[in-house]
Amino acid sequence: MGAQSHVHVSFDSPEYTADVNGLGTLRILEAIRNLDLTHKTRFYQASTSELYGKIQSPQQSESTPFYPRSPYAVAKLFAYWTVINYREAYGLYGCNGILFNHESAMRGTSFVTRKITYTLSRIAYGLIDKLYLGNMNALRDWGHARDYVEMQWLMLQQEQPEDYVIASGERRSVREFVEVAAREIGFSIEWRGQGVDEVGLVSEVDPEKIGATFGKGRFKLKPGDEIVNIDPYYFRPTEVDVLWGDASKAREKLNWSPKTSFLELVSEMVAEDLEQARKQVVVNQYE
Ligand SMILES: C[C@H]1O[C@H](OP(=O)(O)OP(=O)(O)OC[C@H]2O[C@@H](n3cnc4c(=O)[nH]c(N)nc43)[C@H](O)[C@@H]2O)[C@@H](O)[C@@H](O)C1=O
Repeated sequence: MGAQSHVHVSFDSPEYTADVNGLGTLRILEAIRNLDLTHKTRFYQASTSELYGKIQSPQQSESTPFYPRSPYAVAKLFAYWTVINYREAYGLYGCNGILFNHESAMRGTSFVTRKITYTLSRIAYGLIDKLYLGNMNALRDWGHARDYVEMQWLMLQQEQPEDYVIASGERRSVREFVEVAAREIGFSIEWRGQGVDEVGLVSEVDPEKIGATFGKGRFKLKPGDEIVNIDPYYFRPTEVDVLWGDASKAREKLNWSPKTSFLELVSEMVAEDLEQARKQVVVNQYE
């Protein structure tokens, strides 16, 4: 499952991304074949909802046509078809798990969900001033990585290898993710302006929640503080505006459904990042 997994980075390093994500998959499959391990191996390919890119159907399932929109997605398309080819040509047990965005507190901070929970937590403790984002209108189908790993394991336990979509079936905007994360910390956000001039301001603070989470004087925000700005640096040359998965096949064939709700996911990520920010404040006192 090793890859160059950042879509934006793939525009800056397309050749590296194609080498690792596309040819990397082929190299592993060739190693399996050359070592005569084809019939002893079960191979999982970390495929992706990015294959749907410029979506050809409002909700995407295993039968939705692909339209990749980044070097990352094009490389992943090569890997997807290579697995199918090895399955058909050599009888390899290989599966493509077409995973929609899956997140957790372990997500890198350059991906939007963790960037939001990490940065807002630090803003609340006064460690950082602002959260800079790109396209806040993008819609994603976000689930918890823990649930998706269970499904990866499940698809490798079946008699026949098949490809599966893994998704929550819910779609939310980046803007909504910011709002929910802020509420989890204890304040609400009001949006003003449009396009690159849009800003997010603290509108209300929930004293009960703040009191329970932060020590006296440690919560640094007040209504009117401007904490979210747009930075066009984060726009992509070609954006995937919306992804929304249909995991009916996984539900029907493997009896799988996600256990963690969107709110639980955000809440878990915020709790982890608030704790990290709190520790950072303590460390800073002794520096
Ligand atoms: C399934 C798929 O999931 C992931 O790919 P991704 O969807 O590109 O994930 P992301 O968190 O980088 O962006 C999500 C959306 O959020 C928008 N967005 C706005 N502002 C910022 C921003 O400031 N940073 C980032 N990173 N994105 C931003 C951005 O433009 C995009 O529309 C990878 O795991 C990938 O490996 C994979 O396979």
